[in-house]
Amino acid sequence: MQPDRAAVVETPVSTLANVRVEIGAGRSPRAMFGTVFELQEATVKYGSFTAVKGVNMVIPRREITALIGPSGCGKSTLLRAFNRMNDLIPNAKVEGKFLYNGEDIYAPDVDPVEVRRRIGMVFQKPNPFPKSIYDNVAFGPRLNGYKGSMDDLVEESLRKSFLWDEVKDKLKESGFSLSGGQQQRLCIARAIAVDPEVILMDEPCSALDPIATLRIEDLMREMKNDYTIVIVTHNMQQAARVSDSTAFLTVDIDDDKGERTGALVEFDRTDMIFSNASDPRTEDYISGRFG
Ligand SMILES: Nc1ncnc2c1ncn2[C@@H]1O[C@H](COP(=O)(O)OP(=O)(O)OP(=O)(O)O)[C@@H](O)[C@H]1O
Repeated sequence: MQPDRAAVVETPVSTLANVRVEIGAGRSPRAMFGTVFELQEATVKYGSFTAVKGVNMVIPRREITALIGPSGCGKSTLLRAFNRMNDLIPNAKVEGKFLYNGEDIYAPDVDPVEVRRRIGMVFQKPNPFPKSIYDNVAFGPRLNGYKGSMDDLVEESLRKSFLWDEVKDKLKESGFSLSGGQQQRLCIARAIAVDPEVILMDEPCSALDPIATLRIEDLMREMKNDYTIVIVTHNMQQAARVSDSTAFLTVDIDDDKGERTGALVEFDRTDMIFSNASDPRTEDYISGRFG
């Protein structure tokens, strides 16, 4: 079985040793959990094009943080930089700092594979492997040499992703035999199975119907007991419903240079963003006046 994540903070990513620090008792949960990520002047370029520039923000631990903003402002680009997915794009370059538990994930001694195990990702379109439901979940742990009971781990991961009751009698069937919403929950189970600390979600509900969307949102609320979630969403109601903090990004347009660069406008608790935004651009966007 997996360790009790409620008692775990600070997991340096430059070592596989999994140093775990017990949290002292008696403090309030939010104060205890602190910050999992800190971005300092985070900038991502594709070749000479700066997609998003100078982002400073923190990601609170075991909360849901939403990234919102108009098309092209760099939400997905920024999200992918949180677990070095942009490394896989040949001309992508990251500047500034992405500090994960205080450690720069772009430092030379950091293994990007380990970064992606600690910081998992769920994509817009459900993308199960062409394998059985069981093997979709077992794939990552097998790859990592998981030594415990695989049956227990698969069941636990499927339970945590609210899918177990629907699939427990057909674990050998293909992941593709499931509905879109079930496939997305299978992808979440697959992400959970390798024991990550953070789960990045890039518009995880945009391919789903409203009922399947609400199930994923319920799941996300439950998941934040164990995980930190960062979600990109175009759906303002979804950001307001599920997230604790919201970052609003926009596109700064320089007509003289012909450049369009994504930038963070405002980062705050979600209720403040939606009821009392401090920047008029945020209010215009969430009230539908632009974007
Ligand atoms: N692989 C890439 N190579 C070059 N430019 C890219 C690449 N991926 C994204 N871009 C550009 O970077 C900018 C930000 O794109 P990104 O997809 O991050 O924005 P977004 O806010 O997530 O948009 P959307 O809401 O439409 O998904 C856009 O101008 C986009 O064209």
